[in-house]
Amino acid sequence: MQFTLKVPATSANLGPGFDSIGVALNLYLKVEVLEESQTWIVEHNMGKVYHDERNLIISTALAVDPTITPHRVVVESDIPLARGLGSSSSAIVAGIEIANRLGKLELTKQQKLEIATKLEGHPDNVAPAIFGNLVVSSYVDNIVTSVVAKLPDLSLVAYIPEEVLLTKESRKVLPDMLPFKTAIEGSSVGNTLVAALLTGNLEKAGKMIEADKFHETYRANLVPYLKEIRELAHAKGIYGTYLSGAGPTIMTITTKEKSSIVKEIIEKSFSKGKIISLDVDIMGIN
Ligand SMILES: Nc1ncnc2c1ncn2[C@@H]1O[C@H](COP(=O)(O)OP(=O)(O)OP(=O)(O)O)[C@@H](O)[C@H]1O
Ligand SMILES: N[C@@H](CCO)C(=O)O
Repeated sequence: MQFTLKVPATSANLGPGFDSIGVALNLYLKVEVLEESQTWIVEHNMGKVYHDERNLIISTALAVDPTITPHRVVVESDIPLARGLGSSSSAIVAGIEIANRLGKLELTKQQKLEIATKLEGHPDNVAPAIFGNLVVSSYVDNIVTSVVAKLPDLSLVAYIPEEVLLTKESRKVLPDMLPFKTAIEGSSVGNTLVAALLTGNLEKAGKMIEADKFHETYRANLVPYLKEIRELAHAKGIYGTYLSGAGPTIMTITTKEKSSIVKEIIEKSFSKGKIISLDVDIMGIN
């Protein structure tokens, strides 16, 4: 059996939605599963990533169904590795789909979400990679509950630094406990963000995106450009800049009209790294 898969990049957290909220983006991981072979062969030009069954896509597929036969697989990806744009989630979601098709498992989307969340540890990237659009999820006592929602017409401007930041490293700086009052404030900010996004109030959404209490403060030293880009945007009256996933990418959610201003101000101050305007992917894996 031969087939092709396309999985979108994702941006998690949107400020206060730590480990819960994510949005699918129009950068893609493309995987072609070709002829059967003696062993798994993964052809790609992504640098330091395995070419055999240790590749995250294949190890995920084998974890889901160890009986599937080896194939030659060609991978192409626009999603930069370890930059906070959901590269590992895209690989995990692709691996689950490979097992689903080769093993004829007939998994439902909810089952795929449950497997992906267990493997990734949180649903914020894997859920939009599966469903597309904005997805708000909870993962409590091993139960994943997700709601998919359409976003108003908007644009996302990403500043992608040259250096990598592994999620594992970026989570090490987070506290084990939060004071009750801070947790209540953090959750109220997250609730208000979701209501603002769902009612199309981008102005309030932008303010709530920047009011996170859960992770950005602790990660500030790892990503000094978050504060810098936020201040540059504020000087133009633009709110809505956050740390994408575990970083180091900095994302600004803004209107289509204002996205070129955001791009310009970042370009003027940062000569290294990439600055790109992105749209929301509405399909998820297909
Ligand atoms: N297409 C892929 N094929 C194989 N392995 C991959 C692929 N994409 C990512 N990985 C693995 O995942 C690692 C990056 O995962 P990590 O969770 O640190 O970052 P991320 O998923 O890009 O960022 P974030 O979770 O913050 O959005 C890479 O170093 C690589 O080992
Ligand atoms: N919510 C996760 C996303 C990256 O996997 C984090 O910020 O660590």
